[in-house]
This record gives sequence, structure tokens and C-alpha cells, in this order.
Amino acid sequence: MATTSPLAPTASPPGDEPDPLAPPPFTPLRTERLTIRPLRPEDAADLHRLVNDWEVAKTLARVPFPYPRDLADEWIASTRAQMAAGQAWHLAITGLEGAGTAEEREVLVGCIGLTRDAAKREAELGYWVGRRFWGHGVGPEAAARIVSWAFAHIDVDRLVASALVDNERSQKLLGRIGFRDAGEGVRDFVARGGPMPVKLFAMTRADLPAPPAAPAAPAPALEDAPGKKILLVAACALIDGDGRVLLARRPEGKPLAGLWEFPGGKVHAGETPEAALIRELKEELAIDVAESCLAPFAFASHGYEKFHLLMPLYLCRRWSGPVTAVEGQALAWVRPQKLSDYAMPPADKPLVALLRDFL
Ligand SMILES: Nc1nc2c([nH]c(=O)n2[C@@H]2O[C@H](COP(=O)(O)OP(=O)(O)OP(=O)(O)O)[C@@H](O)[C@H]2O)c(=O)[nH]1
Repeated sequence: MATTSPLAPTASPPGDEPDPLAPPPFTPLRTERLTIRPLRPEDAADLHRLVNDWEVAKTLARVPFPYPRDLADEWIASTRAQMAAGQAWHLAITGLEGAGTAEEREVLVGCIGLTRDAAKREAELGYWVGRRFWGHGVGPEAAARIVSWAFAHIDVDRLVASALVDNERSQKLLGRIGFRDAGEGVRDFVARGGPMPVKLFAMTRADLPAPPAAPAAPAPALEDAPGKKILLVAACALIDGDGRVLLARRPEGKPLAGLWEFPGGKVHAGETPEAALIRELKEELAIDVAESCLAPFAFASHGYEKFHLLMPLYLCRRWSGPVTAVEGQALAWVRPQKLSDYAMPPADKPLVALLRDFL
């Protein structure tokens, strides 16, 4: 168990302006055997039964022991407020047990949470699993899923976690899902009545396991010369009547998921960059663009670990049809001065500076 799955309610942030980078409402996540979903008031009795167990509580920094029953109700209510504020996501891990309909068979197995530190662009992972469900791989299955979700949907560059120095099981779990050692520290443990030594862990987007390779790669390599292959990608800055630029968020499961980018994609064999862009804009945004409306603007040339990206960037001010997120990707119309608030792939940095000066 990682130490910080705070089960005592924390204050909500002051009601400031809506955050343009705030994530959309949480949609339940599924893994092979588990569901991760918002906690509901009716989970309180089960939550209390599972967490009011010394073997569980002793590994968690903010959980008192014994755990008062009404704290479970308060905690669940506070998780909903924190999630609505985009501040923390403390969620139920459930699985199916016994016979009957899926609804009847759904049981609470544990909890998993992320608490965001917006200033540091990071979030802290915490989780626990009820003792009855130990030894079934619930922790790694749920934690790997939430970590992949976090990088794609929360505006963070880093996730952190900690585990008691003697909690080797939790340390191993964190290592298995991509966390690296980040030293040692000390944390207050409510149930232990004081500070305890912990191991610290951290991971970035680059530590996520690589997504499975696409079945049929288009033909992205320009040449097979020694060294890295050159990947040709055509991208477009769509500019609306107010001079705002469209950014799209790379969806979960793709490399660099969660970063914001210019719509576009790989140039297929036999395609011109313009034809590729017209196809991609139709596929991704359901808009029709004429080649004459694509104005070459600049290009990115950037060495990634596995390939070298060559990416012409076009400007486009005219298209037909409403811009639609066909692939469910988040979209944002962004003023040029605000572009740098959005985390983008490293190749895009010089393009952003050029666009800001030009627009
Ligand atoms: N579209 C786009 N791709 C970018 C940008 N910046 C950047 O580094 N890239 C990189 O260019 C590559 C584009 O690949 P992609 O996966 O989006 O291409 P695609 O739409 O053809 O996807 P697919 O292979 O899943 O069909 C990725 O490695 C991506 O990280 C950008 O601003 N826009």
C-alpha cells in the first residue's frame, strides 16, 4: 500500500475561476478484472469495514485507527467535491464476486487516489486494498491503469508516491508500473502517532510502458540510412476568427499521451504532406479543408529517442464544417500568448514561439 490515500476529508480550494485545463468529468476506468469509479455514499459501510483494519491502516499516512464510521461518509462527500474542483481523484476500486447480475456482484475491493499539486505540475498516487483481496494483483492492476489515465487527462508532468521503508510489497509494485526511486523522506502517520521513514518514488510520462505497436504502420520512414529514421508528419495550426489556435490533446494509449499538439499525423506512402493533412483533419476533426487554404508556415526538426521527426506546420484560417473531436480527444482554442500554458511535445516548442510572434 502506498502511504497517502487520505481518508480524512481535506478542504476544497477557494472557488476561483474555471481552469481551462481542468479535466472532464471522470468516466469509470476498466481493467481486465476491475473497475475504478467515483466513490458513492452507499460505499461507506464497505469502505469502513475494509479500512478499519490495523493491517491496512498502519500503512497509510492519513488514516486514523480505529476509523470512525461517520468519517467514511464525510470522506466520500469530500472526494466528490475535490474531484469536481480538479484537485484530487480518490476513487473506488471494485471487482465482481459471486453470482448474479454485474450490479449485484460488484464489491468494493479498495481505493486509489491522485492528489494534484498544480504549482508543481505533479500528482501524488495513493492506494489501499482490503486485506481479504491481498495477493490477487489488485494493486498493480489498478495502479497501472490510473497512472496511464493520469498522464493523459490531468495536467501533470510527474507523478510521485511514497511507501513505508518496511513496506517492500508496495515499493515493488511502484517499480513494476514505472516509478523510479526518488530517495527517502519522513511522513506523519496518523495511526502510528508520529513521523515514520518512507521511500519516495517518482515517474514521468517517459517512464510509462510503451503502448503496443500499431498493427500496420503506414510507411513513415523516408529512408533506411544508418541512424534514426525520419518520420514525416504534417501538422496544422487552425486559426479561428478571434485569432485563437486549435490544440488537441493526445489520447491515452498513444506515445506522449496527455500532451497538447497541432492536429495532423503521419504522411502515408504516396501522399503529399497537404493530402495527408486534409485526410487527418477530416478523420480527427470532421472538417473539410481545401489545399489552397493550407499556408506553409514553419517546420519542426527534432530528434526523438527512436526516430527523427520532420514536421511541416501549415496555417489554416478557412475550413468547412464544425470542428468536432471525432476521436473523443480534448480540444482547446488557445490565444497565442497562452500557448505556453499547455504542455506540448518538445518538437513543438520552437513552433509555439514562432506562432506567438507571428499571430
Ligand atoms: N500531429 C502532431 N504530431 C506531433 C506534434 N508534435 C510532435 O512531436 N508530434 C509527433 O509526431 C508523431 C505523429 O504521430 P501520430 O501518432 O499523431 O500520427 P497519426 O495521427 O498518423 O497516428 P496513428 O499512427 O495512431 O494513426 C507522434 O510521434 C507525435 O508525438 C504535433 O504538434 N502534432
